[in-house]
Amino acid sequence: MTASINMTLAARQALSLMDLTSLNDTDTDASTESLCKKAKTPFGYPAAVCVYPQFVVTARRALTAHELNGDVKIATVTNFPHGGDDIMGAARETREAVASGADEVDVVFPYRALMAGDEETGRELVEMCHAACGGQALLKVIIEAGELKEPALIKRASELAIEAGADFIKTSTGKVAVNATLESAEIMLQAIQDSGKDVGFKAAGGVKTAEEAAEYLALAAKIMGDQWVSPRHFRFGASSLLGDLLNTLSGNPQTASLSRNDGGY
Ligand SMILES: O=C[C@H](O)COP(=O)(O)O
Repeated sequence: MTASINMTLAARQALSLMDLTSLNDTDTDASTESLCKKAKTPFGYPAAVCVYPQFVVTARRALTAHELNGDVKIATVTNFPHGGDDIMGAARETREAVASGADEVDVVFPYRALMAGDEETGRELVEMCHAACGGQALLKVIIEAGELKEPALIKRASELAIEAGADFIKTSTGKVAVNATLESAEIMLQAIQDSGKDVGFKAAGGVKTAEEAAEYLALAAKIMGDQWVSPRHFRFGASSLLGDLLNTLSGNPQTASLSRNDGGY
């Protein structure tokens, strides 16, 4: 009984911390409107929706139509998913995303450059994208931990992103073989703790169940404290988590474990 109550609490918290995401090549205005409609649930709403830059305006209109504008932020992605080393290209994309109304920009760190021993490209790219946000948007830096693989590289990418002005560090694009893991999350959360800076953490890619979400929440609370785990500091980037959270919250955890697609909501 206690476990099920805790899972309900975890599901409710995870919903409020979710960047409800759709980053598919097949996305359209209609699918973006449908995503924004799903953000209005009987149990509250996610922290943000996350869409490709060309759908930011559509998302703004749809969230307004559902009376969620302002409560649900709009996140988008740049330098995505490749994480190339074109500093000015990433900065330009970021500036355009903010100009189109994005509240938050998730930029991919040039992780291959770092793997090749180049720290400066990543540092400068993050600095330029931070400047491009102009104090109007939060910058989340995706370090692509599953490709970096080595704990030392995950730690170093986290440190560089934090030093260069990231508001959040984010595990993954969701587009590579290994995405969020508890192991990479622990390294990244510890880097935030060690930095002493007001930086958040986003677990993204492959988080599909309330049980998985609860494990990340427990880890973050263990390292950073319960109070820290709020939308300003913690997010889940997920395209397939909402259904399981809603099933858990509606008291059907047994169907929750069977639901791996949010299409019904
Ligand atoms: O940033 C969010 C990720 O792209 C979502 O990944 P996912 O589709 O595995 O949930």
